[in-house]
Amino acid sequence: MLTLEHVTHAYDGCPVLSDISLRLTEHRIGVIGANGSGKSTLARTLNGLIVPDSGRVWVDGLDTRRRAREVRQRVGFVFSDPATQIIMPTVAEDIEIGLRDSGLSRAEITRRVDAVLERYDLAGHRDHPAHLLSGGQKQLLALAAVLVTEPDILVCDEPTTLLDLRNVALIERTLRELPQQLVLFTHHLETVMDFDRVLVVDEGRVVFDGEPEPAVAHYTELMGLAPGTGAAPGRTP
Ligand SMILES: Nc1ncnc2c1ncn2[C@@H]1O[C@H](COP(=O)(O)OP(=O)(O)OP(=O)(O)O)[C@@H](O)[C@H]1O
Repeated sequence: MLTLEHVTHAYDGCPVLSDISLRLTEHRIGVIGANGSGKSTLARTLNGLIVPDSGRVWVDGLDTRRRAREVRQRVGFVFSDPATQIIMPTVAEDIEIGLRDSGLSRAEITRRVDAVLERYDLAGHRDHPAHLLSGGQKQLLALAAVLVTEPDILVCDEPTTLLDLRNVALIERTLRELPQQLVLFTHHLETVMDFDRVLVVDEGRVVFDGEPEPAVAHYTELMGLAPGTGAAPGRTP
């Protein structure tokens, strides 16, 4: 469970998150909001990548300010820019690195790596240099490298921005089937329509928190768009 208490954060004196308090218990939670509204900053507080200037974030009772290592083992984080996340020379090595300190046997590590390579259509790229993958393949690799560690909670910050339609469907289906708690930050409003809870962020505050349909309507109105015209901002018709 994720709990935020009066989370406030600023960059160079510019407020980005203002007094956010939340108790996130639902299985699938979506977070939507305008560019620059503070979503990525909020996402990063959830696994301790950003420690807020004031307030606290708790992950299953662990304070991200004090227990960063344990928090990161529990909360998997997928960045919108996969280049941020890919650190090893080859595709298989990049997936394997997350299991390095897992205590698993070599055989089990190989089994898990092979399984995710297969699942994410990357088996044919096993020994390829990771930096030479296409943008979309990198995004798949970034998700695979996190899921192979089997985190308790997954936080995804726009994980489908570079993907073609088939791979958007693959990622969305994968996220939908995950047994663990998912917090998805996205501009794809249709993706969150069957989520359990949707938060709308605006100017560093949670301005709506509830069912997907009214949340999307609230956001659409906030953007100054008529209902029904904001279903997929950012996508080419
Ligand atoms: N490291 C940083 N240093 C200074 N300012 C930052 C930093 N990161 C983000 N900001 C600023 O904080 C504000 C919120 O950024 P953030 O990335 O959290 O928004 P966002 O809602 O995720 O935006 P988008 O939808 O465009 O990805 C923006 O004005 C941004 O310029």
